[in-house]
Amino acid sequence: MSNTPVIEVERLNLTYGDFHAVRDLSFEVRRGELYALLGTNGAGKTSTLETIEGHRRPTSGTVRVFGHSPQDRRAVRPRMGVMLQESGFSPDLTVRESVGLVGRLTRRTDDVDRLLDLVDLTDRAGRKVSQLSGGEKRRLDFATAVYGTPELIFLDEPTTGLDIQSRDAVWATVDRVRENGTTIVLTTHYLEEAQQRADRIGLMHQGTFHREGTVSELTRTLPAVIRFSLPTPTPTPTPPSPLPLPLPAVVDADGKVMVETFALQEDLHLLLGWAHEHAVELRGLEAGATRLDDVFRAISS
Ligand SMILES: Nc1ncnc2c1ncn2[C@@H]1O[C@H](COP(=O)(O)OP(=O)(O)OP(=O)(O)O)[C@@H](O)[C@H]1O
Repeated sequence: MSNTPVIEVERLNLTYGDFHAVRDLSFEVRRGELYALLGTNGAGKTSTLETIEGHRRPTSGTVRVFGHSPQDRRAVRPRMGVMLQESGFSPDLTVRESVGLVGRLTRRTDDVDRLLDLVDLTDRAGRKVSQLSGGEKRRLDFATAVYGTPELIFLDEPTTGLDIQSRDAVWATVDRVRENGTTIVLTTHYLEEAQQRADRIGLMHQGTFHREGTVSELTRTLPAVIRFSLPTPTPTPTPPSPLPLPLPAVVDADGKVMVETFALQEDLHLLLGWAHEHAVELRGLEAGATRLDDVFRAISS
């Protein structure tokens, strides 16, 4: 049934010896969603993904993929594509041979030339994997995940180590793949990528969700921020005392003044009026809604 979640995780626990890496984690991923699993280092993202992918058994709790246990490889594997953090390609195979091998391993069918074109590796088809650049290898990894247009694709840090052009190229391909209704589960440390593209985000910290929701749900609970620098007064025999700001503010480690507010427009108006009246330049003025980076900082502080 199309309303059945593609992934259902219920009270998942994972332990490594005495160490409790994932605690009572529950979430669902719906059909066609791009779900980003983000978190601090060691939060338990990879352990969770490995369990959903069927590489690890839960210590307790249940995981269902397309309504099946991920251990049921025949039912689940042909329907999912996985891009791991590190590829397992043989360095001596050519790019074309490597892509072809994926078809045999996943039992999906596709046109190798179509895929090479999709990931912009057509002119590298005859090269050995060992001769590819880092970005080209990552695109080859990506080709293996999208081979046969599976219904569910896991992208584990797909753009790590890529330059901006290659990152854009990967995301353009993800967008194209999503047009078919493919469900994507993403992990990344580039928060802005998740912020721009994820339908929903699970924010993990120490084995469990710190928060889960859409980007706006996650950022809504935190104040917006106004940042600027004040010009340093030129030294004079009796330095003028600094003008009091019209709003409560703190100075961050870089010397920038930071105002946190739940009334961004009004407070910005007040601040600009004050600056105009006192002829003060607000250098590098920035104002905006809280970013995911700020949500992350709030978790770890
Ligand atoms: N095989 C293992 N044996 C023991 N501890 C492990 C094992 N694998 C992971 N851990 C520990 O479990 C915790 C979660 O690890 P995991 O790799 O799932 O986190 P992560 O969120 O993917 O981290 P990162 O963002 O740093 O890649 C970490 O503290 C890690 O040291």
